[in-house]
Amino acid sequence: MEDRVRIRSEEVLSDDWAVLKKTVLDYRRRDGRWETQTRQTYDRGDGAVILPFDPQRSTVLLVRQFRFPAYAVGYREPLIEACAGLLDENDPETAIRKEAEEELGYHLKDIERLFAPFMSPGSVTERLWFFTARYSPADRISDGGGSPEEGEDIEVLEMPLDEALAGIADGRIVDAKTIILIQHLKLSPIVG
Ligand SMILES: Nc1nc2c(ncn2[C@@H]2O[C@H](COP(=O)(O)OP(=O)(O)O[C@H]3O[C@H](CO)[C@@H](O)[C@H](O)[C@@H]3O)[C@@H](O)[C@H]2O)c(=O)[nH]1
Ligand SMILES: [Mg+2]
Repeated sequence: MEDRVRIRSEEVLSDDWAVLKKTVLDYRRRDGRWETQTRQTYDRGDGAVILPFDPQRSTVLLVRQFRFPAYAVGYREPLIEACAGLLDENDPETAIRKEAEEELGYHLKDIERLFAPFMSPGSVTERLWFFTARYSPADRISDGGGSPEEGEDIEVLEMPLDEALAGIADGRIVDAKTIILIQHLKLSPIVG
């Protein structure tokens, strides 16, 4: 693609929690014609997400938390999500182990890396690293809940995988990363 893209200018519109840039570029279309495009990119780094599964009891661990961007567009419930976090300079596996300890209160041993999709590639630069893990009640090390100093107020939920699947169908689970992981576990079960 590099011979089809020429950056003309780049402007930082906001450099705060994330970096929002406006880029003007020339793009050579498949028919050979060059055109000029303006595109904004929202960059707050990459993230990682995990859905732990207990094959003995067929349960998953999820979190429930207030998400202001969802509230801002009218969604009035806290979101049920898989445990996730930004990488913050760590490699994805280190980051997700840390996040599972902080948010879920579980020390996870058998972690499996799955895939790393772009979640909203038209505007957000983030790739999200997906993991599953096998867990058991013995892996619990604390109540979890996240870091109150960072404004986190996270409830830990344990539910049967089939109840999570039903939650997708009836609209209780509306977070994309969570839906992908629940469906993945159903398609590729972790066996005891
Ligand atoms: N000051 C400030 N804090 C923020 C802002 N936005 C989020 N935070 C706080 O920053 C912390 C980030 O927590 P993480 O656990 O690292 O990330 P996350 O918000 O769970 O993000 C995960 O889920 C996202 C949504 O699905 C993913 O997009 C992301 O990659 C990651 O996996 C949270 O305490 C959150 O409240 C902001 O604009 N300003
Ligand atoms: Mg998080």
